[in-house]
Amino acid sequence: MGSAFDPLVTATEDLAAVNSAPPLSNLTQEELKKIAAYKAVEFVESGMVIGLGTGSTAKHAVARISELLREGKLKDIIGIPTSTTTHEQAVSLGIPLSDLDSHPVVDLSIDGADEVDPALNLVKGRGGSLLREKMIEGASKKFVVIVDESKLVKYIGGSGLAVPVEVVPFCCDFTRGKLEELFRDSGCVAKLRMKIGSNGEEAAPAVTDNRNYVVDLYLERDIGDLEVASEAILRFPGVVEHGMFLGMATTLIVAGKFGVTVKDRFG
Ligand SMILES: O=C(CO)[C@H](O)[C@H](O)COP(=O)(O)O
Repeated sequence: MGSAFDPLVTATEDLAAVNSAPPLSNLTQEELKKIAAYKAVEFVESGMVIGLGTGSTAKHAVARISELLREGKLKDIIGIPTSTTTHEQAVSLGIPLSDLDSHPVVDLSIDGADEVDPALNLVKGRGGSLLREKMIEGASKKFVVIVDESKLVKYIGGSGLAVPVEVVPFCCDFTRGKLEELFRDSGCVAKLRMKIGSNGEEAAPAVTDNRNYVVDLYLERDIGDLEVASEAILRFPGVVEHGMFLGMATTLIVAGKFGVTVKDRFG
């Protein structure tokens, strides 16, 4: 951790002091992600079963948990990784792991998000791990979402980036077309996510940890009632799950140039 970074983490150590933390205007986006992640790990207590998120923000939380385990400040933690990537990171850091079959109730999950709306609804899955994330975070008593301020949007889809949908490979273009048609009024363009080859060109469909594909929905306008949209997406037989996480986050931690804020859904 760089020297300009340490005092800010210290400054956010007391939850009560969070909203009066100093401005973070000189920090990079990566440093802001780390601050949000470290803040979230303050919610972790010894003996907990922890959902370990996926992505460039969540990886800081996983690293911090392992650091506290090594220092003896946390004990008896069991991690439930939300992707093979996080599984590999956690194994390399020596965090004891399990799964939902053995631990169906998760005390707390910590994960990043691609978009967060004012009601704490999320878009997740631009990293492709949305299904396992939704299973594990949906089984969690608490779900703490960690983002830098660039992820805050007025409405779901509002970043102009994709709302991902995991689909079965079988006739995926049929499902892609159905999804595009469903949100035609919102100016939807639905694209099958492709892997980029070493020559920089699209090589083959990107494959999730569950051996499925991802259709990315690019929306020009608000899709309206999110619960209605969710039900409509899930009604297509070729759809496995979508990346809208509605009503799931219990706490949001945002690191931005004006400091760190902690927002509780029920607070
Ligand atoms: O949903 C996810 C992966 O499926 C990630 O949490 C999301 O994409 C945010 O990632 P990052 O912290 O790298 O911006």
